[in-house]
Amino acid sequence: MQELLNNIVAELALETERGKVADYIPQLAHVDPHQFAISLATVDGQRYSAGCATTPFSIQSISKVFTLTIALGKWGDGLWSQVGREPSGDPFNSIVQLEHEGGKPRNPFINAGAIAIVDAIMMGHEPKETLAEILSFVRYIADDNSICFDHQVAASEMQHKDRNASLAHFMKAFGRLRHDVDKVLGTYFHQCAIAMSCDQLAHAGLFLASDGVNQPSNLRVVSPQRARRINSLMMMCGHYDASGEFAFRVGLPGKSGVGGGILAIAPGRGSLAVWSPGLDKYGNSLLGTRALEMFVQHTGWSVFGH
Ligand SMILES: NC(=O)CC[C@H](N)C(=O)O
Repeated sequence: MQELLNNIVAELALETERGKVADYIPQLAHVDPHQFAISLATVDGQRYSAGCATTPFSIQSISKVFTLTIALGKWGDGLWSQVGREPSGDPFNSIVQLEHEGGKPRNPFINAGAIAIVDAIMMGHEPKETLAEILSFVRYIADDNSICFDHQVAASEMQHKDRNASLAHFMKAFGRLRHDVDKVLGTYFHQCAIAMSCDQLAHAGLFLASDGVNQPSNLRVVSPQRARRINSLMMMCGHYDASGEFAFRVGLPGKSGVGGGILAIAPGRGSLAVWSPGLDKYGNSLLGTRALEMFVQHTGWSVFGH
């Protein structure tokens, strides 16, 4: 396994076409696109990594997996009256479906859905309290108390919030948000600005690979049914309008972020994190996807078989 990860890193290091770093969040535009990392945490306790796997990066939309997990813990199936669970087929920041569908976002992983999820988690609390809850959950599943928010990234996104603010105000106009729009947005931007390394992220995703049980602590995070359902949402919606392409090429539940990270779950086997900051035109990591495709080709770990 270690050799495979080393080979992937070595092969992709030669790649000159590395995609384009997200620049609509100016703080992310400064990131060096030549960095690359891959980590694997297996359900039987093995850890493998290659490249700069301990370098923290902005997890961005990967955080939506963690907030969805928290929101399901609070609302159970009641969450599905607030956000849908169908692929959108539209870009992550699209507004078009919201008007047709009464302000109810298609799924928890597009921006509108994630904003509705954070509103559902707040339950009358202030952003500070909600953020403390999100961070402590992430630290718990990663078993690492050093994980923090990157406040500069959050501030940078706040300064360029127009698109997300439009989504939030539009939902508010439909009576879909309970809290003040700026408070919801501030919480959402900080959640996206959590900084984690591939090693930490692979560890954090492990409960989804092992029927909801955190490893190696053996503590249950969610029920097996909930882990399976979160995985299904990652498969269908985790890469926005390129979710079909990701399923076709990689065949694992996965969630990308515009920081260039991808968390991919091989149920019963392990949790994979990759990071390469350059993005494709859908906002998903170009070489990160390639790395996962190579990994699956060699291991046969796709949920669809060899
Ligand atoms: N796809 C992403 O990672 C988008 C997250 C980013 N924070 C945004 O709201 O635009």
